[in-house]
Amino acid sequence: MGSKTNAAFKAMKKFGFPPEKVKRALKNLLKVYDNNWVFIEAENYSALADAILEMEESKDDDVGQQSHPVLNSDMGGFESPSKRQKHNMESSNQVSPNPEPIPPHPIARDRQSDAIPSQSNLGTKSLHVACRSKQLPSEQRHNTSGLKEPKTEPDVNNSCMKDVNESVGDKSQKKNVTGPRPSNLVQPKPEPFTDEIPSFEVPIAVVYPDVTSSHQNHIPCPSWEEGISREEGISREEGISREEDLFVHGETSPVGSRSNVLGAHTSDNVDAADEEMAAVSGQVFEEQRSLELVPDPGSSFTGNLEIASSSAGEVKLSLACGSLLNRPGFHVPNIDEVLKLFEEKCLKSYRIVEPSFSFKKLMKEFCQAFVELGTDDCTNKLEEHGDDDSTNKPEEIHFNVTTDIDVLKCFNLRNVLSGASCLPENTIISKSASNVLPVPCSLPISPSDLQTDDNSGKRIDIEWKGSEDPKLSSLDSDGLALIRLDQFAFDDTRPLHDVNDISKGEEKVQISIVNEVSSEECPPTFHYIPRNIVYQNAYVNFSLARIGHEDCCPGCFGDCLASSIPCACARETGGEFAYTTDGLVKTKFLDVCMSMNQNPHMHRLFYCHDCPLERSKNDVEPERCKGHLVRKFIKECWSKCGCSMQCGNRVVQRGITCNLQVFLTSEGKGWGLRTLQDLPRGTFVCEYVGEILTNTELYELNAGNSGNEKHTYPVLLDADWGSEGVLKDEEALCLDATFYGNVARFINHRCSDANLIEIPVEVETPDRHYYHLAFFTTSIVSASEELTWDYGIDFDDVNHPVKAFRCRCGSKYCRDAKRSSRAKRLLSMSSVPTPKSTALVLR
Ligand SMILES: C[S@@+](CC[C@H](N)C(=O)[O-])C[C@H]1O[C@@H](n2cnc3c(N)ncnc32)[C@H](O)[C@@H]1O
Repeated sequence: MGSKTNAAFKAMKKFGFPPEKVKRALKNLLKVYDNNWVFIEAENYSALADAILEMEESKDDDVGQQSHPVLNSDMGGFESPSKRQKHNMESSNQVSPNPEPIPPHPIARDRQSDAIPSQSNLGTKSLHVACRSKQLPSEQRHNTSGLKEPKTEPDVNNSCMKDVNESVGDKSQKKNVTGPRPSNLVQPKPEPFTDEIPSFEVPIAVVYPDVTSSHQNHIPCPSWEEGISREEGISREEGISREEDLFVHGETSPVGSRSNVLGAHTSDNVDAADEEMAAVSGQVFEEQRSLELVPDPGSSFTGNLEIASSSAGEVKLSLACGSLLNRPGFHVPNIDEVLKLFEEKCLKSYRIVEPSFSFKKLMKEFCQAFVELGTDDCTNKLEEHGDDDSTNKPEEIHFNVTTDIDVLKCFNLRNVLSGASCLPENTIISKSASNVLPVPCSLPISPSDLQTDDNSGKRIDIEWKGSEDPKLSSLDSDGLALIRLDQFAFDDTRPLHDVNDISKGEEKVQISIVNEVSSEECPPTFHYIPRNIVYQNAYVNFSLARIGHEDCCPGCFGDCLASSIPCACARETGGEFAYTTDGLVKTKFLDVCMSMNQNPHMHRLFYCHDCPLERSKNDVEPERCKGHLVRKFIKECWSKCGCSMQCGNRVVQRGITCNLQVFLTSEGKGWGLRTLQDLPRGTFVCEYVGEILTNTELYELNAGNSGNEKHTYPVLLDADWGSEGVLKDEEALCLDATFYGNVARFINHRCSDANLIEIPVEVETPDRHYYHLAFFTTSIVSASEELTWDYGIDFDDVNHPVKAFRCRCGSKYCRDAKRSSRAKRLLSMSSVPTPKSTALVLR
């Protein structure tokens, strides 16, 4: 490999130019300059940079539509392409909260300053995101932070006042919500290209493993979900966003282009350089894609799990025990047993259908299982061997999970690349997270497949070959498992977020989503569901037989509110319906509900003898019940009633009718929900919809998620716990919208003076351990105002198992802002109950 070529690639890499482009430009320049490197190297390779930029500008550029990063004016360096979107957005005609100047072109700036930015400022690790536009970054002003219209949508103009629904031809059955739009709403502009879809072109939150396109096309938004940007370590989101990094495929793969590496056309210098460049570009590519989890510096034992793939269809998983082998009492365990233990652990820990599956996390679990079984001390085994007891907890072994392709190079890569391997045409290996899931669990690995590299004495290579499994075929290359593409079912359950309608047509109105603040934030992945769904064990019985005559109005007709005598369904609310004929919650009713929230201690509290909440936390020695507010319910007419669906006593069950929008807040609260129309006091906005979990399930799931997963706020359904005696576990329920939920999962917290209040609503069953939780406005809310509710968090409750977030609600009554360190100390000692706490803080 020529050092000049290498240096040129390195120099360009600093600017974030993709190796393929560097290669092409370099090839051209070598031709133009007759292989005279002096011109190419001059001014820090500015000729080369120019050539790449020219290629980008050229209409004939068929290298791919990959853009280069732009200068970060704040940092004096380069920022990732996703950040560029911010500039694009901010430079659009839309109002931007924090307008920033459009940065100069990187090369132009370099020329002015005559200096290449320092390495530390360069976004060399930034992901290269394909961009449809071939404009220079500073000219790309129409994108809106990765939020895209589906390609199938008809033309939408860029007017911020344009109604969301107008752009959606196939949703004409939806209510045409035409409430006023705030002037700073960004309506994402449709893009001209349709075929080659860069990551920002697909609807947001879509990362399909595109096995037919080049790798640039499936790099998603780097900060896929809040967990990545806000939390350290492996987050559940990482499995979605970063697993793509494991995918190395196609012509653009560093080692993937056979003609590049092993092409016979080496007759001239350029082609010789070509080969070198391919190798170099491979290195550059690897470095950009390598994912390394930095081992805990405090850990004395480390190991490595290396995962890599080549476009020729190989994946290598190599588990190196490292210093682990020096650990007293450690031996290499039987791999069959490791797999069994690992599978058991997976079954316990993972909810297979959830969209947040992380392959890397799974691999870490595998490593952990390996260590557990390889450790002689039986107190170091997994859960059933005393995991709960902290004194018996196994020592954490930190495995470095990396996608360094060196591991592949060590094993017959040359053979593979030379075509010596018998790879089937349509063989792929590396896939996105959920697709990878079954592989390590089902591969038949026998102890004989376990080889130790005697040179190092520490590396263990797990070979998967000669499989009987029809999904697998053997390869004339060590240590690789092959899965034929046509035999591997892709998991299409990954959620899509349509910017025009995050509900995907599930609601009567469309709910758009916009990001006017930062292109780095992608909305969380979750499945939109318009109605609550039982997760597993919750006991929810909707049976007509359960509804007695006193709980319905079979004799009614039409609109119950029109009748002079309120029907049986009004009995719950004192013989008076809770709704006005305009469909608003009556003032009196609302006032009482608000008073309960604001002064819970002035209202009736129920203290369980055997609190299911405390029981789920600690079954052996549950703490005393902290008290549950006995709340007022609204009871709506339902199927056993004689009235029509238009009955005034059926508000919540008719679903969302307001014009809502999900948006990225500028105060650092993440995504939020706002109204696009003025709302009178008492308006039903939406229900809190999620999975119905038992509290035990919730705590178990949380205990098993290693603390990195970020739950939205699960809501306890305890409004009527007092009336049912001792609740069984399956009757003590909560709603969790983390993985499955509706738009309410975006409603942020506001202390005390929130403009929404949650009210329990009985619809399908008189069993009050399950009910609907509906949000109504507590005051007049103007169009474009954020909708908030008081989660009931006690920010002083330092004993709470989960730490509350730092509140940025901005309310003058903010409990978090008000607390003094003195009060904190006092309250932590007295553990004051917080009966209003319907939301369980589970961060
Ligand atoms: C139910 S979610 C609300 C939607 C969330 N903002 C998002 O982006 O998905 C609750 C989370 O939002 C954030 N959040 C909500 N209210 C907040 C507030 N007042 N201040 C700061 N963060 C808040 C916290 O991270 C909290 O864990």
